[in-house]
Amino acid sequence: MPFRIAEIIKIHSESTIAKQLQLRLRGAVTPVNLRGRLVLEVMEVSAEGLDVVQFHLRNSSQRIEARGIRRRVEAGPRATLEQRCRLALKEGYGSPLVGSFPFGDDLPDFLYEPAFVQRAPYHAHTQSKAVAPASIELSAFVAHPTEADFARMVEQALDLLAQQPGSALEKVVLSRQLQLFGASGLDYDALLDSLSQDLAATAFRVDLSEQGDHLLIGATPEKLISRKGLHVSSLPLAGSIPRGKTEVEDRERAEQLSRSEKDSREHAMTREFVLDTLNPFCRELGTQEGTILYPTATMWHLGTAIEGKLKGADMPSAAGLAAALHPTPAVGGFPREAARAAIADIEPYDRGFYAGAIGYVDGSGDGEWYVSLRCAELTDDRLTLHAGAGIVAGSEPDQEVRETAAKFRAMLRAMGVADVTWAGQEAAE
Ligand SMILES: C=C(O[C@@H]1C=C(C(=O)O)C=C[C@H]1O)C(=O)O
Repeated sequence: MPFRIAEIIKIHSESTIAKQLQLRLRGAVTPVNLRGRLVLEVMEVSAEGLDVVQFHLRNSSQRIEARGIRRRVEAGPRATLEQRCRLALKEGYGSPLVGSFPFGDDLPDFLYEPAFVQRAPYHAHTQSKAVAPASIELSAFVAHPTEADFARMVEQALDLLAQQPGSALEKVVLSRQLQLFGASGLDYDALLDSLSQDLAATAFRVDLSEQGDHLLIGATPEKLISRKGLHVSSLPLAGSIPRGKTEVEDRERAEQLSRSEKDSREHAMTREFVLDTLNPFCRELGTQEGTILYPTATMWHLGTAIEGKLKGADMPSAAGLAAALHPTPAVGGFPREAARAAIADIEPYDRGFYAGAIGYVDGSGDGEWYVSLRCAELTDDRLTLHAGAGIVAGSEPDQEVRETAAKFRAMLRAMGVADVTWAGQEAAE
């Protein structure tokens, strides 16, 4: 069997070998239709390499899966993302590039051309019912920083905002973590299935190393940018409140959010920033519906659907636009540099890939990038869950503790840990 997995560009198939596979082989006639026995051999060969590195995006409209690495994109900082992607696409084999970039602009990203890419419409009802990947006690999680310390961090941010009225700093997003040790053996496929149940979010799993000891998994409600031809769209979210437990309470919460002057100010900074950043690239740009209430399974958000038409095909690709937008005030703050400096001063850790982005870009510049939120990063055997909240003048420390506690619940519920008693829960209710 002469075919090595590195030579397979695309396979359109579910795992059953009864189905005919369509393979495009480098240097061979394409596509090649293979009969049962040969297919079996290819599947056996492929099983090894294709299990190693995974990339999944799933939402109400589609499902993208990539496996194996055909070629890495040279890692680098955000400023060169577009250029490195263009080069990799030019020298590549025709597949889109997939991967993730971290929050910090100078930290290396992880992007590659996969060996195998499959895209299909996503039908949630065909998914098996969510299975909790393991039974984990909430007491196994270590809060870093503690809730009391996070409240103090918010006060520190409020002091900074007060010292610099109206100019240097108007908003800063602060985050905190829950860490779980001994997490390398969790069933991350089951966790992804479980996360995929929230159709208001895009569930993702992105492996960040070839050794299988580093991955990012979550379900984000926030689309940073998508590009298809000349059409671009973005769904910035900012301004949040936890969902209520009863229908009445839920509706009250939504109304409270839509009336909140503080949240609408917080949201406006993000919306205007996204419009201003996209404007130079677009000949048409706007928001059709204005600001809306956007519900996920655990949170209400203020959101604005932004749509635009690029000036031409030579405008930046989806990856270039993502790099230009990142970090929006939804995850950084405003103005950008002052917010970045405040985060570096106040947060006691580096955010890693949390609040960066995951996505893909293809040779025509089309692609989609989502903000890496409501997620966890596995590093060796430590799983770190992250949640953040925007702080503006008028924010209240206790409320920000509650908001971040509620944002953890997207991951905790999917892990089968929700609805247990824990220190943050009283505050979260
Ligand atoms: C920072 C997070 O979420 C972001 C912050 C929001 C806010 O402050 O209201 C809302 C949505 C997200 O843009 C997070 O989930 O960790």
